[in-house]
Amino acid sequence: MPEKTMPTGPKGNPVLGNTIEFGRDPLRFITKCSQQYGEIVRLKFEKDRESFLLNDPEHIQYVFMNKGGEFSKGYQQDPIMGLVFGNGLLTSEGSFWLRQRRLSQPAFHPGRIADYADTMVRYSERTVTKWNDGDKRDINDEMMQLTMGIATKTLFDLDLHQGDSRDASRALDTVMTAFNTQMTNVFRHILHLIGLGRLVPPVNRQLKEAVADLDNMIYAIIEERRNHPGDRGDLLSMLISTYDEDDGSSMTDQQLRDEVITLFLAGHETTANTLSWAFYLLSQHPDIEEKLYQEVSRVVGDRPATLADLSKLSYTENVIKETLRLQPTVWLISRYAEQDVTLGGYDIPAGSEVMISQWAMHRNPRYFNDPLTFSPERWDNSDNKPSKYVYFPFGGGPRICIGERFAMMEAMLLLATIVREFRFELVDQLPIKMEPSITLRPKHGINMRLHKR
Ligand code: HEM
Repeated sequence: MPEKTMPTGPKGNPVLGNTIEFGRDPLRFITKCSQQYGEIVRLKFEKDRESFLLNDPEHIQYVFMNKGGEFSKGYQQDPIMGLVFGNGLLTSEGSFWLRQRRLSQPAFHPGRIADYADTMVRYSERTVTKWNDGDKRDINDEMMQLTMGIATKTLFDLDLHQGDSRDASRALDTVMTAFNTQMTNVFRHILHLIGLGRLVPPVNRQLKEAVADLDNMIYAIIEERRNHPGDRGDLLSMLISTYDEDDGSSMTDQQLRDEVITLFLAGHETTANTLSWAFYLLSQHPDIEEKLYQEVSRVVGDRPATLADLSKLSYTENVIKETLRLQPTVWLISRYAEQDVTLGGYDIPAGSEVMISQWAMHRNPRYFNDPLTFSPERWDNSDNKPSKYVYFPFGGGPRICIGERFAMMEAMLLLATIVREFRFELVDQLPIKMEPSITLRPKHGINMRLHKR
């Protein structure tokens, strides 16, 4: 048997490891590591834990497929993730996750999500009618509000513009903000690094209160649905009505709550950021924007876009795919080795963190020609498609995003509806500062001048 070795990586500080460099500019650091070191890069972020960045598609496939169950997502021990997401699809593991995935799958059946196309188009038309020629708007903020409205409608059949729904949206917004603030707390990471992770401040009061408010609201909706059963055409109706084929059981209130919050939080910010980056990239490439506009005008014309248009909007799809390549909303995925694993002849000890970065892989010159150029045309040639483990904006293997189809449909319909009416010009031609938090988002929004077509 070949002798096992440890991969190499940047040396870092004797006490703080690679945390300072990573913390200063994670995207640059990850890119540098993936280009300067081998297929597996050894990193140090926590006192008692090894971290490894994977750059080889075969290793990425191995981890994503997780056939031997050697890797977990590691969220189970995280009090913040536990409080917010409970044991929902994003955070659960093993047989519990598998059952929840099977029960949730019908809600994402292509036939079912097709019904949401109309809501997506109606809501984006409503947004566009509020805009005027010459307005200056933060396009990220606009997209967050739009996708939040769509998520609330498609999940709970609630319209954000009406009475109680405003409270629901405010509660969701508060949870999201408090959650993001706590997850990005640098202090928390440093305590972990110097081996004092047990002192990490427990979930803060603001987040606890926000989650409690949201829970009350969601449980009230669930109770109302249980008292008046029937299909309201939303995701919640599907989740309530599906039964496990093996034992006939269905989801408890707690499981429904966990799944609904998970779908809301996993689904709306990701799509909003994808669209924001698309509008930013288009504003920097007027020729591509024009080509997109021409396609949408030809296929959709003056009527509202429909589900049937999607198969003809190939350039629109390519713009979204290329946006997700260059500005992947989920830029980093982590897994934890539950046991000793050998990858590419290297020893990955039990407990190690394994990192897989869309940002690094999607920009790797070994796999993409001219990788830093925004070129939707690169997706024209279907013979030349990158492997699933080189380009993976929605992850891979059994834990691939359950909302991929929903998200692509939403992104394409919103893009088509908006681009037909408005063109965007970046107000300050400064590079947009990125914030690689859980999602890759613009740190200070993206201010755009709106030009009516
Ligand atoms: C452009 C938009 C989106 C992107 C880039 C995205 C990306 C991802 C990625 C990379 C994962 C895998 C995470 C991992 O392996 O650790 C994931 C999982 C997930 N996503 Fe998405 N997502 C998007 C939209 C959505 C939408 C619209 C929904 C729901 C309506 C959704 C719900 C979920 C859920 C529930 C999971 C966990 C699946 C499981 O583990 O079984 N996502 N997403």
